[in-house]
Amino acid sequence: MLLRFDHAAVDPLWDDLNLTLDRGEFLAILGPNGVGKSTLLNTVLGMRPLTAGSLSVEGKVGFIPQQRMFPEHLPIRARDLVSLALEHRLFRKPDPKRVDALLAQVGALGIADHRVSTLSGGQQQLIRQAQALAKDPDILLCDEPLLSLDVHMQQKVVKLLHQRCQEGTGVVVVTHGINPVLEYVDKVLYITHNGNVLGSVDEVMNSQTLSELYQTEVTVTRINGKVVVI
Ligand SMILES: Nc1ncnc2c1ncn2[C@@H]1O[C@H](COP(=O)(O)OP(=O)(O)OP(=O)(O)O)[C@@H](O)[C@H]1O
Repeated sequence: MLLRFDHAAVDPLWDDLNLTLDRGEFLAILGPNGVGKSTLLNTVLGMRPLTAGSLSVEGKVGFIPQQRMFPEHLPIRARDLVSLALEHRLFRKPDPKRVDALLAQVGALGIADHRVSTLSGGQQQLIRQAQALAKDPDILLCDEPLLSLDVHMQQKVVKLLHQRCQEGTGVVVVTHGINPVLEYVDKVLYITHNGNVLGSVDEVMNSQTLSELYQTEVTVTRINGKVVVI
């Protein structure tokens, strides 16, 4: 077991959260703005304490933060940032081939020598992904990893996350849209100001469950296999 929340709470955001994550599992976390999804990731990172209950974390944690631009005048190339994320030994820099492999994995080899501050928001997001993968994490936390990415790049990133799952990593994705990850999600945690529900996509993303969570009538339907919430 990589992660375990037992009756966990961060007052006043959410409480009575019960959740486990095993190796190779893909968890999507959904919910309205400001409900505390990023805060939940921060508890795993040890940056935010629980106010009740318990949390155990096993293994190395990688983190892809919600998009934030790198400082405007940062005089560092993309490949240097990824290299810095790899393990350094005295007088021995990380193998450049390893850096290239990480950049290639996220589709960013072509921008390896660009200064990060000159990259677009989406390109900077790819560099953050390569940094997160550098530590070969057991748990990969992703906060809106598809933001600012075009459809092609979104698909590439989702496939990469799925591949990590198949290799045994537990993947946690905070997202406002379930559809890009629908195919690969094992379970969904839906948090609202009225409580939270954990289950399979079908158990959570249905009219009855979301209506109860939002305490108002919500219709969930499928169009061409995609989940549409009205
Ligand atoms: N460092 C902080 N100090 C105080 N309050 C914070 C801090 N970070 C977040 N908050 C507040 O905690 C609440 C939850 O924020 P959080 O970012 O976890 O929500 P979220 O569900 O991820 O939202 P979104 O979907 O908009 O990204 C918000 O009301 C936010 O203003």
